[in-house]
Formats: sequence, C-alpha cells, structure tokens
Amino acid sequence: MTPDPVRAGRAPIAVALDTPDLDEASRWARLVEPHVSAVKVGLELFTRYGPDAVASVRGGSGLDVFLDLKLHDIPNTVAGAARAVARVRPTYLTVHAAGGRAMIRAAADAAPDVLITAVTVLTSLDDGAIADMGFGATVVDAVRRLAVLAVDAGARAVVCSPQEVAAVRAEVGPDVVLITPGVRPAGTALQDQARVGTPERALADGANLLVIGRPVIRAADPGAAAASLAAQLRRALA
Ligand SMILES: O=c1ccn([C@@H]2O[C@H](COP(=O)(O)O)[C@@H](O)[C@H]2O)c(=O)[nH]1
Repeated sequence: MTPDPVRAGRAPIAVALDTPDLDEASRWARLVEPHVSAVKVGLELFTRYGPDAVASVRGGSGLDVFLDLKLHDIPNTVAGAARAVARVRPTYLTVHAAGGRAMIRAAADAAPDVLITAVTVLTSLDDGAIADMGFGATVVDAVRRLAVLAVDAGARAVVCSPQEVAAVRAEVGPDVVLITPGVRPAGTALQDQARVGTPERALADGANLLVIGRPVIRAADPGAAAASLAAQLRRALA
C-alpha cells in the first residue's frame, strides 16, 4: 500500500542527513523528528556505516527511512543489493531510472515491501548538462519519459525536481508517490542544485514528499528550521 507521507500531523518532508558522522546524523534526526515524516540516509552515511546508519537514525521514532542509494547496475546485482537492504526495512529505496526497465523490475521483485523509488534526472543537472552527456532531449522530456518507464516497470515512487512535478503527475496519475529534492525556500542558496523550486510550489503541483537537506541541517538550529518549514507548509496546505 502507498504510504501517506503526512504522518501524525508531521510535515511531508524527508530531511537529508548528509554528514560523515553518525552521531551528528542521529542528533539531527532526534531534533527534526517531531516535525517531519522521514529522514534520508544517503551515500555519505551508508558507505561509511552500512545498515547501522539506518537503525541509528530511525531510533524508536516511527520516522520513515528514505534510503537513497541510487542503485544503478545490471538487474541481478541491483536485485541482490535491494534484497540485502530490505532487511533494514527502509520505506523508500532509490534506483536510477536510467538503469532501465529490467533493472527496476528486478529491484521491485527483490524488495516487494519497499517502495522502489526511481530517480529520473538528478536535480543538479540542467538542459546544458544533459546535452553534454548526449541526451537528445530537454530535461523535462527526459524526466517525463523516465518516470513513465519506471512506473511501468514497478517503481511506486518517482524523484524529480519541483519544476517537473506537474508534468510527471499528469503522466503517472494519483497513486505514485512523487518526491522532490531541489527544494529551496524563497531566498535561500541554490548550492549545487540546478533545478529548484519552493516547497509551496512543489506541493501545489502535486508532490507528496519534499527532500530537504542543507536548508535544515546547516541551520544554526536544525530542529527550529524543520519546525518553521513544517509550519510554513501547514499554512500552504490549509
Ligand atoms: O535528483 C536528486 C536526487 C537526490 N538528491 C538528494 O537530495 C538531497 C538534497 O539535499 P540539499 O542539501 O537540500 O540540496 C541530497 O541528499 C541529494 O543527494 C538530490 O539532491 N537530487
């Protein structure tokens, strides 16, 4: 069943715990936990600590864990990795949609209780960057095509930037969980993100879960930053 990212009144935000230090990540998780529905464990933490990172940030909180490993390999290898990490019960596990239909299907079959989440085009890339890589399409067309392919192959969630949410929602219908990194509250720095949008716009266009890292974890008080974003979203959703 598709989960409702708005858990017990918490905002539909996954805080990206991007740090090489597990104690710091767990501390951030406890600070944001009253306000958000999920925390995201990415490559930086997982390559250093493995499954312990998931258990540690989850704590006893009931937070969803978004395991952002962006798997991309031949189907047999991705199936093995998905089966292995399913043991730590993440709610979401990312794979690159560009790995193709058979790879996505293999991940979905190997981890049926995990929402296989297809990353379309990284939010750090713009039209110029994907032309440079030899893609003969604009970002929005590539995102749309990869989203349709991924859902057809068994992905139950899709990652795109806030700028493509409306286009992807129109293609995949209401039941797919749409997740957007590249979220920047108005007036905050882009850093290495190329395709960004505000949290309000992403939700209004049909996103279900917003991935937000540095605007929260680099704030002087990550708990207060998460609380403030959650309040902002409650107002936008009212
Ligand atoms: O296309 C993608 C896919 C994943 N990410 C991840 O989201 C966060 C964003 O962090 P910010 O600090 O808010 O930029 C980060 O962990 C990325 O690995 C993404 O940005 N874009």
